[in-house]
Amino acid sequence: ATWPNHVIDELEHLLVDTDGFNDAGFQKAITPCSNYVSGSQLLGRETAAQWIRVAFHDFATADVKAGTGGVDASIGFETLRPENSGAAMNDSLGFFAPFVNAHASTTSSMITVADMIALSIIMSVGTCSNPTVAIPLRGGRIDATEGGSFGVPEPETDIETTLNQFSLAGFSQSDAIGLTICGHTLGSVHHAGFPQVVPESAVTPNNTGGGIHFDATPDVFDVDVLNEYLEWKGQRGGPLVTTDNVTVRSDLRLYLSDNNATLQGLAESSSTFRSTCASLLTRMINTTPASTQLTDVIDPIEVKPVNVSLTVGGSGELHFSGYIRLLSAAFQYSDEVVVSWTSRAGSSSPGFNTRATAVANGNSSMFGETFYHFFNTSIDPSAGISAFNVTILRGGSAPQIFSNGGGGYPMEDVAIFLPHETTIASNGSISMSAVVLTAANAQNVSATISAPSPQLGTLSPTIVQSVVAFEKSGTRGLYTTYSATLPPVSNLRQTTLDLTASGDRTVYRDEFRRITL
Ligand code: HEM
Repeated sequence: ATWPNHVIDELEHLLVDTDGFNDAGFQKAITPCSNYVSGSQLLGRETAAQWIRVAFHDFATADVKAGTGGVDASIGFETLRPENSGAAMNDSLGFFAPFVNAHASTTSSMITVADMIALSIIMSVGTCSNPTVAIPLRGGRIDATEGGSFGVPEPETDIETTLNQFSLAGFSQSDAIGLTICGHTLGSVHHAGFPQVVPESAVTPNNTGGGIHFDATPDVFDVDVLNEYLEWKGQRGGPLVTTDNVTVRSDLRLYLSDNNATLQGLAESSSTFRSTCASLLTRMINTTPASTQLTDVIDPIEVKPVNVSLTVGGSGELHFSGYIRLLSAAFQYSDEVVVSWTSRAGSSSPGFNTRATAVANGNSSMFGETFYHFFNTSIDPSAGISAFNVTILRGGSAPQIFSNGGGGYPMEDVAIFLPHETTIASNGSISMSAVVLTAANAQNVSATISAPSPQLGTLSPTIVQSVVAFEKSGTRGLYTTYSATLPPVSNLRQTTLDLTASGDRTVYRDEFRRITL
């Protein structure tokens, strides 16, 4: 994908930037894997395991022939159903909610909760396997606006009904067995939520939710659950195998439904277990309603512009600044980075370049280190900028030039939103500023605001869009300034704006800008 691709850039940020500078903050919830982010550590709950269970429950009611259900965040509307009992659903959706935003002027192109459900499983499985189980991330899932079908298998469900439900979702008997044991390598069954499976005696002062693990390593995504079951040692597969209440031995019924043949095959080696789990879980998160168009696989971006933007100062001076993020898989901290650009009219000059200096390190739990190179330079406003390239220099090697697939990384220098000038009044109302090149003769300057907003029946926000007109407020050198005010929003950090200025012949757009820094 060429830059900017807002869905991909945002999802990649959540996936890759997990510690240190520019940490997206998503993965911290499962660091370490035993962490519980939604309450007391004494409850015996584990966020990484909850995320996997949520994805399963969202997926489980898919009907692939009918093209309905699958990973579409309908689970948010279904949390009161007995089949979705337990804390995992609302804990997870409550954690995901502040990350939701829109990237463009259509709600189908937003970073959806359904994409986050997929992302969360990739992070859990990757991080808790240290990272030996890699599931590819694709975006583009669309959030449902209401609950879907019933039918998530429960501990009481008979084996025919369970296998039939998996089959509707496109999973054969051995797929169903494999997927379940892959899921049940993390976490626990809790007395709170499943008293019919786990007796009250499991509740202790350090385990107040009364969780009993599926295996001896509930915070490691590994083959232990399978070995303990087949060798009948340790947790012997966990409470859904061993509970005294025969009716709710759903894992045992499932595993025995082909006389353990699937599990014996999976136990061949830990790498067979890992690769089978990766493939089954990939199929699970990519099971979506027929109308969904998933993006290509989102790989970590080796050279990525981060917060690259233009601003116009009080006297009309044009500043160009931002970071170039490099990944340690391909680069070193000591590599030098040069940003060079072409003017508004498309001409280049040896003078149109600046050094980006390494200023900070981040870390990715799965993809190594990230190196941030910062640049901040002035550009002659009459010449302007239309695109930039990035050159990486290392002593003894030929320079590597990154030009965004050939056309350069585009910059909009005619219509520019100025988020650092946004102010919030005490009543929450928002004042915003933008500039438009006076020579563009803009007739109409307006912005589409995309604000994550609460919706009835689920903890997941939806994107509500509104259009606000910008009014002329003065001049700064070659630019005309514009301002607009907006009523309070519920999530300032994730409210974004697409600025449009209609000139004589062209419409200029500054898209997917957060309204405040
Ligand atoms: C017949 C199918 C299944 C049944 C009846 C079933 C049932 C259950 C039950 C009753 C719990 C306990 C939840 C709690 O106490 O909070 C649980 C936990 C869990 N399940 Fe399943 N499950 C099934 C299949 C799956 C599948 C296919 C996956 C994922 C691929 C999965 C992932 C998990 C995880 C990760 C946990 C631990 C959650 C935690 O620790 O909070 N399950 N399951």
